[in-house]
Amino acid sequence: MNPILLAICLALVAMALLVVSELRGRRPDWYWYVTGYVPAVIRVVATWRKVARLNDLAVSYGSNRRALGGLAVKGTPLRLRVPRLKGVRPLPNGLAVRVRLLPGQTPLPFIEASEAIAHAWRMHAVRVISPRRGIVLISATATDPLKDPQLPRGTEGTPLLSAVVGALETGGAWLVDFRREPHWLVVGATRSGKSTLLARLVMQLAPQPVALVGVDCKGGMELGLFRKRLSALATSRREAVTLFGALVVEIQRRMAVCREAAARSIWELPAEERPVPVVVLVDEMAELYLTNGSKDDRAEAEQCSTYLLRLGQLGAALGVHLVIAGQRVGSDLGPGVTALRAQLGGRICHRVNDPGTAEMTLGDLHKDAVAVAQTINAGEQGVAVTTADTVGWVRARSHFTTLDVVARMAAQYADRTPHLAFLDDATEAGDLS
Ligand SMILES: Nc1ncnc2c1ncn2[C@@H]1O[C@H](COP(=O)(O)OP(=O)(O)OP(=O)(O)O)[C@@H](O)[C@H]1O
Repeated sequence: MNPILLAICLALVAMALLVVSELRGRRPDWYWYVTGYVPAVIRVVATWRKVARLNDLAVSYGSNRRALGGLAVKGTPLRLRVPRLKGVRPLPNGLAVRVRLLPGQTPLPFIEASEAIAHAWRMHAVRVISPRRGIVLISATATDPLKDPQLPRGTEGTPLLSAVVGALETGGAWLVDFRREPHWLVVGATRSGKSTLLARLVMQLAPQPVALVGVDCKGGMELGLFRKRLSALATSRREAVTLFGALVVEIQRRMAVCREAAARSIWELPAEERPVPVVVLVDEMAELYLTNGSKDDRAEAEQCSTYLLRLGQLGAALGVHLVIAGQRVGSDLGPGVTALRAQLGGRICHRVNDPGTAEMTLGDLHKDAVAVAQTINAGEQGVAVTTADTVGWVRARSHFTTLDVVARMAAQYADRTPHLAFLDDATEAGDLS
């Protein structure tokens, strides 16, 4: 071979390798499209018939009974029909395949076969959903995107009352959007990543025209770090009762304003008349419910529970939003907890210590997500199962931001902290920090 041609070929190969290794580090999605996607599609198409047959995803419309020498014999039908793949499309870290179900089939066997499909296609995980009747969508991810999640591009400048808190397993941004889902329940064992998530929420909401209010009955040790950007902070249940009570009165005032203006929510009011949205962050809900058994203590907990429930029921349209975090959630905390949970449509379940908490957090909405939440291990801090609008639920990981950084950011936006006049009386009377 001509030595010049050889040198050019070698240089081209070296350049290609360099580009690929750069892509791997900087644009993992492109790296996947260039190196992994095509072989994966070939594997999917080549193995589909076998996978379908072995996992009872194929059907036969012939009888499985035959007459052999005058005897009726029952066996496995030979002519199996395999449901058709309706096209494969790339995802940033995997692929998605639509399958048209055959008459008589349901999505359940496909969901149960997820693990087998993941092995056959050599994928990290497979998720099966049914976006519409007669169709299942199989989404496969090639590697665990939550090992080292990168914040997706183009997530700067999120809309009002929404916060990018991390990355989804599907490669998209993990968005907590209070306009779409007004109230959230955040659960996780100790050191599972709850405070980091709350901090991330504060960080994202700090620049927005939103009042942040903290309830941290652990003496304000966690939320106190962001005090400069909080419009109020309650550090005991007594203070929380005062705060919630004032918010309930404010909600009633807002209701009257909306009624007067024939508006069904504050968002239908003219911008200049619209009251500021309030996001109430509660760290450790159990502190609000547990009592020492004394009459006064029980009455205080009941009052607190009633106010919270009212905020949950009425706050959504009136711009009062709840984020309730806790290590565990169960009906043993008090009868108000289950009723409150029904109001908290957004759910985030980190690693939990008891199956009951995972069930309580996700089970009423998505039974299949409970088992997934229980597989999160102690090394996966920040990983959670969260509710998501189009796919029901999804695994996600919060973006790790140190508390120092968030505290600095809270101080930087201190001048944007709205003054909540309806809390003045309580603050002046010393009932609120
Ligand atoms: N998204 C994340 N990515 C990587 N590491 C994380 C993430 N979130 C949390 N961690 C790690 O886990 C540690 C504990 O997190 P965090 O304090 O948020 O947990 P927690 O659930 O609030 O615990 P506690 O209930 O004890 O306050 C953090 O110091 C950090 O090292």
